[in-house]
Amino acid sequence: MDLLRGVNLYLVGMMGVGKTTVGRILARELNYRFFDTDAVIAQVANESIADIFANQGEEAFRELETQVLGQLSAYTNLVVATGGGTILRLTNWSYLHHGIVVWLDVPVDQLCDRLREDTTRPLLRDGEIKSKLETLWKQRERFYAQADVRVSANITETPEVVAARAIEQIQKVLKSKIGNDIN
Ligand SMILES: Nc1ncnc2c1ncn2[C@@H]1O[C@H](COP(=O)(O)OP(=O)(O)O)[C@@H](O)[C@H]1O
Ligand SMILES: O=C(O)C1=C[C@@H](OP(=O)(O)O)[C@@H](O)[C@H](O)C1
Ligand SMILES: [Mg+2]
Repeated sequence: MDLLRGVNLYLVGMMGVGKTTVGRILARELNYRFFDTDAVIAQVANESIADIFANQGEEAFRELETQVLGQLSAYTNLVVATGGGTILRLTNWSYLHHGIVVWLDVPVDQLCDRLREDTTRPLLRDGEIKSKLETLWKQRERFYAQADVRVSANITETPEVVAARAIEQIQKVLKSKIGNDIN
């Protein structure tokens, strides 16, 4: 599919919405390469995300996240799954806006069920997952809303269904943007 003509796609959204899972499918559909910023960070740091948080702290992780995003955005034909907190830094938006930013939006209460047993996300460790996610959501919602395309999804939907909806929504937004530019 030649929908984006090489322009990168960046997936943003809360932890657990499916950025990594859906991103992989989208890359296949678009004939793009797939990168997950967390996976690249873990590779360059030679440490898991949880260990980076534990040993170097969140600020150091955010610094690596910005560096990796910056490096990836020098390429074209990529689907990039970002981490849930990427949208917090203004500098990161200067990279995200090189491409189309797609927000995967799943209700927070549904994410709790998905992430309850997860041990890989340091921000959800120790304590009540629901209140942690709700606090993050309150801080972040307005940043996710800056995306070019919003894709609402439900926990009962398969990643394939969500990916198909993402493509539909992207097509719609691109069409209306072209229309507006001509008029
Ligand atoms: N549509 C879906 N249906 C069922 N499980 C999903 C779906 N999307 C993601 N998952 C599962 O939920 C968890 C979080 O997904 P992930 O892609 O890692 O989210 P993110 O990258 O946004 O944090 C993973 O275990 C993944 O397999
Ligand atoms: O929301 C966040 O701040 C984070 C989300 C994680 O990525 P996912 O959104 O892919 O889980 C990972 O980057 C890190 O644990 C921090
Ligand atoms: Mg992920």
